[in-house]
Amino acid sequence: MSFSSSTPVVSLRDVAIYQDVNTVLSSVNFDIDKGEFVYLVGRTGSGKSSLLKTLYGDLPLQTGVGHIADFKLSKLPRKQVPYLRRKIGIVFQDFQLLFDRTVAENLAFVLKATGWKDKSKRKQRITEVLMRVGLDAAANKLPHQLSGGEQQRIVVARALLNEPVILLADEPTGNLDPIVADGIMQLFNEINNSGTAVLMATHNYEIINRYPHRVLKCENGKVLDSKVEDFNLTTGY
Ligand SMILES: Nc1ncnc2c1ncn2[C@@H]1O[C@H](COP(=O)(O)OP(=O)(O)OP(=O)(O)O)[C@@H](O)[C@H]1O
Repeated sequence: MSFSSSTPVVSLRDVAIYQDVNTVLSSVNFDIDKGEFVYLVGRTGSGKSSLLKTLYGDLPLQTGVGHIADFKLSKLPRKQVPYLRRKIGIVFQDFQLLFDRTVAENLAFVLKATGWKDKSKRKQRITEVLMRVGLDAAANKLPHQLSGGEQQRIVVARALLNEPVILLADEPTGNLDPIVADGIMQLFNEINNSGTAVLMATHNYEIINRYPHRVLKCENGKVLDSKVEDFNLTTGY
């Protein structure tokens, strides 16, 4: 099946991104197609998180034109943000699991907040996403009874609850040992192979070399795109 003729999942045209009065990135232009896997790299402070935050409606888009999952990012009303977030899965340090609730309760919390009223449907969906990440036995555990890698899998399961068209992930392998990180990458690749686009910020070049995909690089206030130009991945590190 070819996705080339369909609307991209993400589209940014002449976008600038600010933090306070500072311009973090300018002249940002790229699309992400349905089912694409894209890495986002760049030095600390180069703007990766700011770019991802713009895409999930946490930083308002003030300059340029942006779309994600059929939502227009400029002048996006605050009350639209929860609807936008149902269409995208977020794997971010800022979105931790609730540590006083079981895994199933964590997932049910999100489903209830996103309009799933039927308890048996919620239960079924929770079982499905836990199977998907290989942790169906963990439903009744508390997060602290799981390893760091297992907790990250639950975060990924939570991001999948509403069948997002794209997963946005900020350093999802950050605090994990190499073998566990590799397992998380395999999970991301499986999710991607079933049609979900992925935009993943990472500092881990071993992972990029092992699982090569298109790369966007934040550098000197711009976003370079491996699809458009050759650049040395490791320059500046
Ligand atoms: N909440 C904020 N308020 C003001 N400035 C911020 C805020 N968050 C980030 N910045 C600044 O914006 C710039 C880009 O930061 P950002 O977090 O997007 O970079 P990053 O590439 O994600 O870095 P890292 O790899 O460390 O996560 C930096 O100069 C940072 O200091």
